[in-house]
Amino acid sequence: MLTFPNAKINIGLYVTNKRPDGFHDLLSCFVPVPWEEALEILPAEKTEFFSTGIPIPGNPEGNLCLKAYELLRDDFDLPPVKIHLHKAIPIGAGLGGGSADATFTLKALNEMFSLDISDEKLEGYASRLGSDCPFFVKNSAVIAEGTGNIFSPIELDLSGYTLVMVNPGVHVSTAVAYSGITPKPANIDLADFLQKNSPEKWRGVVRNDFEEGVFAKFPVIAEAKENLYDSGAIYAAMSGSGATVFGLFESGNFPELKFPEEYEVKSFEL
Ligand SMILES: C[C@@](CO)(OP(=O)(O)O)[C@H](O)COP(=O)(O)OP(=O)(O)OC[C@H]1O[C@@H](n2ccc(N)nc2=O)[C@H](O)[C@@H]1O
Ligand SMILES: Nc1ncnc2c1ncn2[C@@H]1O[C@H](COP(=O)(O)OP(=O)(O)O)[C@@H](O)[C@H]1O
Repeated sequence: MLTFPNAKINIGLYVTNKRPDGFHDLLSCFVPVPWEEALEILPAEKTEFFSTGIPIPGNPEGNLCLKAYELLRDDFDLPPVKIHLHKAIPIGAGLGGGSADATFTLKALNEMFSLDISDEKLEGYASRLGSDCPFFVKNSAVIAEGTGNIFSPIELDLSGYTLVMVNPGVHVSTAVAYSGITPKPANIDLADFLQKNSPEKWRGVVRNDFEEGVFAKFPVIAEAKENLYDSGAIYAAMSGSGATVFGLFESGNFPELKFPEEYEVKSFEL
């Protein structure tokens, strides 16, 4: 089976509480975006994983795709499989690429072997693989709370905008980014605000709590965000714990963007 795990962005990200287990509660709007990679799973004699495309740090045995397979194999009678991931979403980029791979593996195995696992149960398995993983089960825009595992659907109409995503290539560790934060209650009803106000009203209001600490450590990320605003973005922000920044532009009013050659820049009509 061939599937195409996609990235996500966070529109607004408020780290509201540090929990006794060391993890943090957050409030964020998670939105799927069509920056995709390819994941193929086939029945095989022996279970193996290999990847092509962007090199993945760590050894293949630790890959989230294999972890997802092993998690289901503990509970179901799964035959061996060969997993090929063609990695195209930058890693450690605030785009949830590894998390999407894990969850798309769960979903593919569920379908291939008719395991009949409900979305709610899949979200439970996914949450054991990573905080961002449950979102990719339904993979539609939501307001997320808890550790990123409690969802309410949100109607977000971004048609007519172009989304530009810029990855400056620096790697931000999620754990380090969280450790630099002092949690505080969100000063916004994010769902209400995003649904009542178009992106023209978001600048200066819809915040990502990670930006302050991450920008101080990696000024190139702050510069990339400023560059998007200077180029006419209606709203720009960092996604997740970085390093990717995104900008929303009016589709008919799209300037020529100037970023260093080594930056990865993608744009999508929404
Ligand atoms: C910040 C967010 C926002 O969407 O995204 P990314 O920047 O990673 O894309 C997520 O909360 C990241 O989720 P994810 O990348 O899956 O994190 P995990 O692998 O579960 O955890 C990595 C580390 O981050 C910290 N962590 C993660 C999630 C959370 N709610 N509280 C935390 O404190 C913990 O120190 C944990 O050990
Ligand atoms: N399939 C995978 N793709 C990307 N990273 C993976 C994968 N499996 C395990 N990892 C590990 O997860 C970490 C990054 O996960 P990822 O979700 O891409 O980060 P982020 O959400 O911050 O962009 C890396 O340190 C990498 O070693």
